[in-house]
Amino acid sequence: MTDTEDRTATKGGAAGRAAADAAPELDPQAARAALRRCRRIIVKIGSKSLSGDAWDRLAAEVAALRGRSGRSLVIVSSGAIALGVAKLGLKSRPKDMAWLQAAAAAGQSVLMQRYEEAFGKVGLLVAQVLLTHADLADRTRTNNARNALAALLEAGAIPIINENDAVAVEEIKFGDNDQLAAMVTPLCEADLLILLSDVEGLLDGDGRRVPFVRSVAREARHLAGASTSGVGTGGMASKVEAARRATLAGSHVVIGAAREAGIITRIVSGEDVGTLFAAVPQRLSARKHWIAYTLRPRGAILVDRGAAEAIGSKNRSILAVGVLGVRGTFLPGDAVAVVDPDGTEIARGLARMSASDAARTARKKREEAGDDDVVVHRDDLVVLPSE
Ligand SMILES: Nc1ncnc2c1ncn2[C@@H]1O[C@H](COP(=O)(O)OP(=O)(O)O)[C@@H](O)[C@H]1O
Ligand SMILES: N[C@@H](CCC(=O)OP(=O)(O)O)C(=O)O
Repeated sequence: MTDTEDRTATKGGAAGRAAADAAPELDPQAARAALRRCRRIIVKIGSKSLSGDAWDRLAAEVAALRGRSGRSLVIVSSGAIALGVAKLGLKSRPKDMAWLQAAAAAGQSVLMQRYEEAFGKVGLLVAQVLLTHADLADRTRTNNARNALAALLEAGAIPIINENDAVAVEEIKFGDNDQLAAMVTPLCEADLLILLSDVEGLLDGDGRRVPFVRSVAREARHLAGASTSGVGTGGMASKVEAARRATLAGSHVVIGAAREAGIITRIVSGEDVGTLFAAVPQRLSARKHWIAYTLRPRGAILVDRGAAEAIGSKNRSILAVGVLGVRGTFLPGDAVAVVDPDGTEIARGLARMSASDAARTARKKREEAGDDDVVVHRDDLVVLPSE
């Protein structure tokens, strides 16, 4: 990612601007109306929803929406493992990693075949993009993926993204495709992410749809619980977290039911369906979003109250004098968590020095005053929202 991209991104895309104009993050009607103006749409569809005529219905909707007023669509599709389990004649989803990977490899080609057939019938080209978390944690590979996706959209093709499960073991996995979709959102500069599942949205304790979420912490997280279903891997908790992260990238997010007729069209028309999370008006640049929500911290920097305040409210760098200690073994350029004296993670950033250098310099600074050393520069630092 270049500095230019960083600066451009902070100005906000269609969703960011719409959000700032009408404050849809506070007003459900304005937020629904803003969906009509969305132009780059990511549709994530879960394993549970991919059976029967699901591909044909998806193809019909994408064909109807695409190209109209400059709209483009990207699909993040699960389903490889479920299809592979059936193809290999396994009784249930395997637990063993190599067998899961085998199922994904066997199923991914069937998955793409389904997309080829269904989208081909309505005259659309599809293209397979397989990613691992290690790809998106690498700046060069991230840029390559961004350029390839942009070229595919320019060529009029529909990218179908999935995790490259055959090579992804635990430490380089996204976790699930909801998180993959949230990470791809800033990469595609999407202004709307639609998470399609087997439920009509986030449901409350009485099983009623929650139409609009203002605050994930107050209104959504407790409802989603720590659910993980048998077929998919994410559950509602993962969708809610993915929604939170994508809204911070300036995208609106709707969780909706894949089985509902014309669901994508209805969402994009501003109808009151599914659960809407409105884009935050002050969105993070793609680079800062990448630092905070794609990279995984290699360690932590424990800061004193003065430093916590300086980075929180004054947009300052973290200087060695405010560092109380470090955890982990990070190197310069690695992602680190920034933790305040209460043990709360308040920020994430890229370290300017290794863990051992940071610990040594901080010790020295506490003993003798002098010019200060930057441990995390403010350009590489993202203060996390309090919720
Ligand atoms: N509060 C909630 N509202 C709606 N669904 C919930 C809630 N809590 C847990 N869930 C579960 O989340 C599931 C959807 O997530 P998941 O299994 O990952 O689906 P997918 O394969 O579509 O990604 C639903 O089938 C439901 O059982
Ligand atoms: N990459 C996996 C998807 C795993 C996953 O996140 O599934 P889901 O929760 O159904 O979206 C597959 O293709 O089976």
